[in-house]
Amino acid sequence: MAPETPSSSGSDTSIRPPMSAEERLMVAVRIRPLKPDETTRALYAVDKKHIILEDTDKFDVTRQKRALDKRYSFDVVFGENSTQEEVYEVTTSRLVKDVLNGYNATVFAYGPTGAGKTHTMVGDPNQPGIMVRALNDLFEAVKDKEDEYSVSMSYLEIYNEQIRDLLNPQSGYLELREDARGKSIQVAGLSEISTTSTEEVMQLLQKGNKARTIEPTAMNRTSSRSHALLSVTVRHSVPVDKKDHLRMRVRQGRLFMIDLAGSERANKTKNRGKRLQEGAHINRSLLALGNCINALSGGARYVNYRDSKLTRLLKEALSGNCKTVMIAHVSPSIAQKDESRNTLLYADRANNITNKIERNVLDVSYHVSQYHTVISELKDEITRLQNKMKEERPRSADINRMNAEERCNEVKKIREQIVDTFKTQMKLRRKLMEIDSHLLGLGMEAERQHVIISHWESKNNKLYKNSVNESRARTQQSIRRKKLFEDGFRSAGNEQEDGSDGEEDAEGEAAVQQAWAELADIEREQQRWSELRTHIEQKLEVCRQRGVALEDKLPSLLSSDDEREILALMCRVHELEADKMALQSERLVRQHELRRRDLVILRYDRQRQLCEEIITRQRQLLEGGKIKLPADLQELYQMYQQEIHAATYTDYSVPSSESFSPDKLPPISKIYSDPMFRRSTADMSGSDVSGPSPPSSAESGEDGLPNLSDSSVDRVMGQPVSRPTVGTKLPPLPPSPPVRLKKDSSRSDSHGEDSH
Ligand SMILES: Nc1ncnc2c1ncn2[C@@H]1O[C@H](COP(=O)(O)OP(=O)(O)OP(=O)(O)O)[C@@H](O)[C@H]1O
Repeated sequence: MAPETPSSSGSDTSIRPPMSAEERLMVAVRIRPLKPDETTRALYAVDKKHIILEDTDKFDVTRQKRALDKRYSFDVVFGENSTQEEVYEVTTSRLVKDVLNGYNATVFAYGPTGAGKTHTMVGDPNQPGIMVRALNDLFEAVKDKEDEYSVSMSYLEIYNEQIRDLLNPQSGYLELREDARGKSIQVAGLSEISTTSTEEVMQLLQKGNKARTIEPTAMNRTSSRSHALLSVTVRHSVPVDKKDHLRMRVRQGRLFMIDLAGSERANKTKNRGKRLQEGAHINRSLLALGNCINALSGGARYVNYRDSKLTRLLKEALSGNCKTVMIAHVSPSIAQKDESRNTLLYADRANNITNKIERNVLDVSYHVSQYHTVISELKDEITRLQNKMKEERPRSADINRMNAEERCNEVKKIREQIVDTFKTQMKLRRKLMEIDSHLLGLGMEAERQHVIISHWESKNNKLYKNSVNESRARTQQSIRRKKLFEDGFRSAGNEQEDGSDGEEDAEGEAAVQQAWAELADIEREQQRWSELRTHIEQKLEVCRQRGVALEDKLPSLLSSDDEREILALMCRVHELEADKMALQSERLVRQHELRRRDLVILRYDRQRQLCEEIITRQRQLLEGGKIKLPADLQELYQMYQQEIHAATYTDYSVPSSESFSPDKLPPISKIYSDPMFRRSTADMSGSDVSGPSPPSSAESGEDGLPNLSDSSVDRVMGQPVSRPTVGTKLPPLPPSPPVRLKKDSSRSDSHGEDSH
């Protein structure tokens, strides 16, 4: 995806030139109300930005109490009476708008156990939290724009360092995978559910929350024992320009909403056994997160995200292309003073973290065949409408009762309805084109993975078939067998002498395993997009039927002339759309042709360059006298020598010491750098030689050969022979010596003696 300018938080939909901007992580702190059993407070909000943590060591008379109170400032502080709505509006509602505009955003709740994280993120039916509100706003924004937007969501938890799919808890533990460049992290096999229905998404969220691991502890009756990550992805397709609806720009934004498990102290939670083990895992991953925050806030060049799955998943949110909001939670109670201090300390450090924000934009160009499909559909429609125009359909008696104005209004109304239906049809068609383009890309990606797998299998003497399941099972089987064999081999005391083969095998194995995993993901994506395609196709059909039903209503409302007028208008609209499509597809074909021509020229130049190199090297071998030449080749070589000598003979500026020896010809590049050649070439164009000149001998390599690393083919090759410029005049040829095919050993070929 290409980057674009970061937007303001508005609903900007214009397309701007690519650039990125730094944005500081926003830190908010929420103080939960005191519980009935908590009587003394140690922390309070001073105003909307400041918190004071009191020094409550009242028994230490030697210290000045007030002087040791600690004051913290943050982007925003929510006091104990803050409402769910207020927290959402200030922290997350702007992120929702950004996600709709193609940015990535994350909001995560951080803090000790019982401090109110789940209350903020999930809430309850009476006081819905951020997740519910954000989903609600997102779906409200895309309502009735299904042809422009597609939304999908996933929900997972990290429990004891294991990832579980909260939307499909039966699927077992899932693996985290990084792409080859370590840039994007994905959870293999995580269900990604596409929907545009708010009700459905709320049900999914409830289902996910129920599946979450929650247990009572001494600190919190409903303590979340896992980190929960809800992700919503929004794809928005916008035409590249208003007149060209067939090249779409797709903006993809992703919103992560994370309810972290709370840090805890074993002695306070009184956890034993399983709870204690959970606590250890929670603390370890939070410690890893704390380390990342420390490193990032200190501007460290290397940040270790690999210590926990949580930090690996949060990498993008903390340091990548993501607008991030951290909501730290604290209790005002004196009993939680230490936990509050630690939380405020981390929140304070996180305040220094900045991210580089870019809008994710993908250009989707359609293929010629896709245009043809739509054009042929439009043509079918035109034929259908034309046939309808010829039909004489019985009129209703009501028509005669209408006066001119009523009829005019009726015609206008129906015309608008039909045109609207047609516009929706066109949008759905474009959506189908986009889906097909995406499926095509996925197909190519799948092919790439098949190539990796087939390569591995052929290397391991397996016959590769495209039957995926069979082949996948076989790969797993052979890897297992190989492992067993190697283990047996090692235990028998036969350690491999040279580890390099083993390393190579392990790398190959990892690559093929990775390829299978990628393929599984791609297949799932293909499945998802194919389902979406079917859904859109069904919608298109419903829309078509709606159009036909409107047309069928015409005879009961309009006279034949009025009906014909509307049908004729529809024909015209279809024709115009078909013409537009035809023009666009032609433009696409022309673009393809130009690109292909450039490619052919490039290839031709490269071949010529290689030929030239081969000839030069062969000539060096001949001149070295190490190879015995067949007589006819020897003669050809001599003819060539004579040609070169004759061509250079007229240039008196070449000092005799530089004269070419009869047995040694200058490298081709030298010939072209020769002043005479250059002068002649200048003559050819009638002025200075424009464009790159061939390399001089100084530009040649040590071996006298042209430096082929030079990317300009013409520089290496001299002027192209087969692409003369229009109106080229050939340089005057010097008189050439008579061609003698038989070698005359008595003849001196030094060019000084060689007469014209
Ligand atoms: N701002 C608030 N207003 C009202 N009640 C709150 C608020 N914050 C928290 N609570 C209540 O405090 C209790 C603990 O809150 P919650 O479960 O959200 O804490 P938590 O930080 O998620 O804890 P854990 O990390 O153990 O899951 C709950 O009963 C919750 O309803």
